[in-house]
Amino acid sequence: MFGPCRGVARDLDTPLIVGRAAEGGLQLLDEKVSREHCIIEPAGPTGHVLRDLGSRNGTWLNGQLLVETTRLRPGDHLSLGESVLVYEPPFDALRARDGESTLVLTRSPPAPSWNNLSPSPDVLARAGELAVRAALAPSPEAAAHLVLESLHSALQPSALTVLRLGLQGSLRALVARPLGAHLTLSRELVTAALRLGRVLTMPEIQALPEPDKQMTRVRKGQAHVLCAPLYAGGAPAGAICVLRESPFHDEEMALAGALAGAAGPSLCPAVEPSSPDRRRYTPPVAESPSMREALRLASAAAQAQTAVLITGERGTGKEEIARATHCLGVRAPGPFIALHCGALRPEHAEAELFGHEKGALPGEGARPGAFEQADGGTLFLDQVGHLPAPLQVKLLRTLQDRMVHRVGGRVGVPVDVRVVAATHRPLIEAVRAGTFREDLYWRLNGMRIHLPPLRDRPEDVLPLAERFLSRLRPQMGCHIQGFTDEAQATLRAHPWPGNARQLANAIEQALLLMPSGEHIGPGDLPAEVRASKPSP
Ligand SMILES: Nc1ncnc2c1ncn2[C@@H]1O[C@H](COP(=O)(O)OP(=O)(O)OP(=O)(O)O)[C@@H](O)[C@H]1O
Repeated sequence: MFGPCRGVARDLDTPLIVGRAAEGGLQLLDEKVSREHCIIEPAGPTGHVLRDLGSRNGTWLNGQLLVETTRLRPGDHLSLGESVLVYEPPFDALRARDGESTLVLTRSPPAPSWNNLSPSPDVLARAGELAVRAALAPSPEAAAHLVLESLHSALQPSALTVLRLGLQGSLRALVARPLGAHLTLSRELVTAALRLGRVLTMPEIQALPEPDKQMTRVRKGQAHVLCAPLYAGGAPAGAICVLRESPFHDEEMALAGALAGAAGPSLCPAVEPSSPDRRRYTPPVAESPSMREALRLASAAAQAQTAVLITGERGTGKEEIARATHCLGVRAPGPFIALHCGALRPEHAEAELFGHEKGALPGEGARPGAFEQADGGTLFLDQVGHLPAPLQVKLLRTLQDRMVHRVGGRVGVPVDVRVVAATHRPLIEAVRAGTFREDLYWRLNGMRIHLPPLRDRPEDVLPLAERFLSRLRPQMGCHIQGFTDEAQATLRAHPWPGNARQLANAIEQALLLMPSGEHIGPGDLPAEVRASKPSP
């Protein structure tokens, strides 16, 4: 749930009444909610229906007033008064709002956990033997062929492919059978398997809407998909994906998991343990408890696919935290694209975000937008509250469909992007004022990270000043060692209304104007900073 009861989750094994007086159900103490507002009832083995109970203000499903009993679909959101309830699947490990992977898995019963699948001695022997043969193979492709042969004879699939995670976060087929087999798999399935470290299967997947024969069959539940994660050097490296008409049994899943586990390092030896981004990455300064908590949330968010909303005054380090959610997670090998929505020229904003086809803009060829550039990685939408209304609609649609529609384009381009948005103004006020769409707000607000102003986290001031000094030293070719005690006291005494950005500027100015010496003294700092007298 979001809103006043944020984080509350309820199982839906029995009918659940939602209302202001629904003591045995889900009670929402909100004047806009009727005493018994609506009911969610089980329907069939895994589904549920939603019914309004004659509420005064109505039940809103995905922004539409509910007029009749309606079957819920994963990801549906119900708005009642101040609260938004998101209908999610009974799939524990993904319950933490792991993006749309939850959508994928809802309609199937929970997949058996790899941990519950004890491979038989025979399976273990086969895996051990394969591990040795794969390790001796002359190339990853040759090793992949050995795995493919083994699994092909054991599972009799209609298609099988070994996917390798590329540096850009993309998945590429290392080998496939039949040759050129094109399994348009949900990226979320692979991500979920890699994150959970277990084999996942599903009878039905939310495939990309491509006119692909294999996928059409899968979508209708006439085929089944198995995905076994591959790791190399302790890092996610790819997946083995198998398509078959009949469901997979536990033993087969155990076999696929054991073979993938045994052969992973030989299949993907070239996967770098750290991406270029990660190698260059320096975590933000976080000495204060509040900044440490923000970083903790960022690294938790980095492991999930859920959208992240970062709030805080200007210059508090929102982009630093956005970068952390990218660099500390599975998307680190992919691109990090930052777009400042406040700086978009209105006439180009749509093309900047979604790209454009040739001829759509006068005199310009085709160009991918920020979404496509961020494929496989993270798109950081800074000052998201400035996004013009028509683009809010298009952004919402893109996030829902995972397809980008370029300006002037006829077909959608599939994208796999995690959006991290930031705002320095409370976005909910923009929602109340009607300038920001509520549905988009909830969509972006998957995980919230708030950064307090620098004046409320004095522990960060000196470490930040040191960080800026060491960043600027090589650029400015100077040899300043640090700050005098008096300068440190002055820095600590200043309230920094412009937050870390103002501090960075102050250090830069000091370096520019310093005549000589090894330490920055109080006299080298800008006048407004000097004016804050340290307490004796
Ligand atoms: N915790 C931190 N560690 C290291 N550098 C930081 C930290 N916080 C902020 N900075 C630096 O301060 C400057 C401003 O930070 P940043 O751009 O992330 O702020 P912001 O909140 O995104 O600002 P805006 O709201 O104006 O977009 C940048 O140079 C950034 O690298």
